[in-house]
Amino acid sequence: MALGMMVDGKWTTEWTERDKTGKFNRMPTKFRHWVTADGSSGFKAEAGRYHLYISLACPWAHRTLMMRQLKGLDEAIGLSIVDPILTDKGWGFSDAPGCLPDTVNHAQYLQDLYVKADDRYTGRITVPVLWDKQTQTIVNNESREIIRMFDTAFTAIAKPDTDFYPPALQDTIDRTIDAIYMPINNGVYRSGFATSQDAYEEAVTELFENLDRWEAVLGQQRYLCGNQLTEADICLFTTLIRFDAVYHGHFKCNLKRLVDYPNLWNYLKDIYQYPSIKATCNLDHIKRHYYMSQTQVNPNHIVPKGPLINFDEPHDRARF
Ligand SMILES: N[C@@H](CCC(=O)N[C@@H](CS)C(=O)NCC(=O)O)C(=O)O
Repeated sequence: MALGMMVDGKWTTEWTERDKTGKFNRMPTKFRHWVTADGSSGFKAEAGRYHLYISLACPWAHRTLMMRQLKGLDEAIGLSIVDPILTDKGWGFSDAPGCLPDTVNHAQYLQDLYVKADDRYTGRITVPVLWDKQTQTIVNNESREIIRMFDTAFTAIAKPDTDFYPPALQDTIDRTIDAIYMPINNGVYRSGFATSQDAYEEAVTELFENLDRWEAVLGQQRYLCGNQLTEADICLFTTLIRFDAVYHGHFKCNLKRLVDYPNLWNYLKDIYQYPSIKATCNLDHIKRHYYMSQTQVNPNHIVPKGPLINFDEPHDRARF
């Protein structure tokens, strides 16, 4: 099926994010309100007020689910999980294994929420979405900002001693999230969605140069910003866990596999083995989403059986 978007509140499949040279240019997200501890923004951090809509397949949405688990906010913030396969109306809700229907708005499709929040909405219909039940609107649909809010605004109701944006590391964390975004997090999409050889080669070269760079950093310290897990690691993890199963084959990011990088591979297993993080990973949704929804990349929708990957195998990161 063709990917679609909303124009002035109406669904259309006549669109593209590729420019004349075949490069993929991601559209910026539109809902950018902030939840704050004191409510001065109009959105106060409170238990029971917000609802998170995600896909287990999507690396951006996966970040928000990880942070919700790590902060122990699963009772305070509700959750819906869309069906992994995009329909001709975009993301939809179902009761398939691993999915959670929309118990708040009782929507059939995610686009219903966007139109409810703004009946003249123009943009893509993406996960994650943070919904405010009180004002009946979308607070924010940008993963990087949603994880920051979960991490810093909900402290009064979150699990104690969970700070993934500690004051001493804030600049480093922000710089690291910026540094990995274009070449790695978005780089796999820039490779896979390129429609010219030049655009693909530029993206894939930059991607592997940057993986090489972080491989070296992770030879010196346990995590990206030092020896403690931060928001930056959450941002990288959700791309790495999809790498060998999807990006290597489906998106042609195949100069190396992730398992060929000793530090990145052990780092990935280290983070995966946090029990609250393992519970957020669903390779079945991940593989079926990419291979079965992105018809332009994989027209016959065949989902490969491999590769065989064991994220539970021991890691060597405790040496730091
Ligand atoms: N910048 C956004 C990107 C979100 C995004 O692109 N989500 C994808 C899934 S991986 C999506 O919902 N795509 C559906 C579409 O574009 O129709 C974020 O980080 O939250």
